Amino acid sequence: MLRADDLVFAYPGQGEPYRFTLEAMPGTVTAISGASGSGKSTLLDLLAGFIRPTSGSLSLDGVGLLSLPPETRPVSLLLQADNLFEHLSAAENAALGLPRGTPKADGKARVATALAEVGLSGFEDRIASNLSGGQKQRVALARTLLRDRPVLLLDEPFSALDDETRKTTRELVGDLTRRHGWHTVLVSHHADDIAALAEAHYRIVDGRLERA
Ligand SMILES: Nc1ncnc2c1ncn2[C@@H]1O[C@H](COP(=O)(O)OP(=O)(O)OP(=O)(O)O)[C@@H](O)[C@H]1O
Repeated sequence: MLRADDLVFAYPGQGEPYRFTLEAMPGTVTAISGASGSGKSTLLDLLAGFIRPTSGSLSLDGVGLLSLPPETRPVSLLLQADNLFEHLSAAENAALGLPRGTPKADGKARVATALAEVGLSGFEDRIASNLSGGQKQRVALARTLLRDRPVLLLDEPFSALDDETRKTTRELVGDLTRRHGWHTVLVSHHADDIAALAEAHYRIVDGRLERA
């Protein structure tokens, strides 16, 4: 279980700090909603380690995470857009998720398997700038698969997609989460995404997470 216990954080000059308490179970999607400016991205930044709380604890299966810098946290982050290097191919972007020192042939096979798992077999050599928005998100998910970290943070990942692509992409996120036992934390404004995907739902109200 991913567990945040009273993570306290305030930006300079902010009055009342944020105080975040949350549990996210493996193999499930936990949704976070809240008004614009309520602190959703701030919560993800705390979980990812881009900002540090002044007190509280954060653990995965009982192991503390707060001392870990973002690059060694067991966390992947997927944003609304701009997740890929536009001048690199789908395979090269996905391969960024491979551990350093992976032998070339092994890496190529693993990238092909990951792209197949997200429905992009045959797209290996396509330059990212020539992929659709949905295909880009799939490549980013393939990279996440290869990185193989148990916590996936999603910040409005479907917002730039048309209705049909949005539906298939969110189904893919649900499938991957279940299949790989990820603790997926989804920030979304969209009630239909939350209803379709999330087993648990918190809303940020007055700087606190409330069960919705
Ligand atoms: N680096 C910063 N320094 C000071 N204040 C900040 C900083 N980043 C965000 N804020 C403020 O903190 C509050 C929460 O911001 P945050 O981006 O977490 O909200 P959000 O819920 O993700 O908003 P949105 O839905 O509009 O993306 C906002 O009032 C914002 O202006």
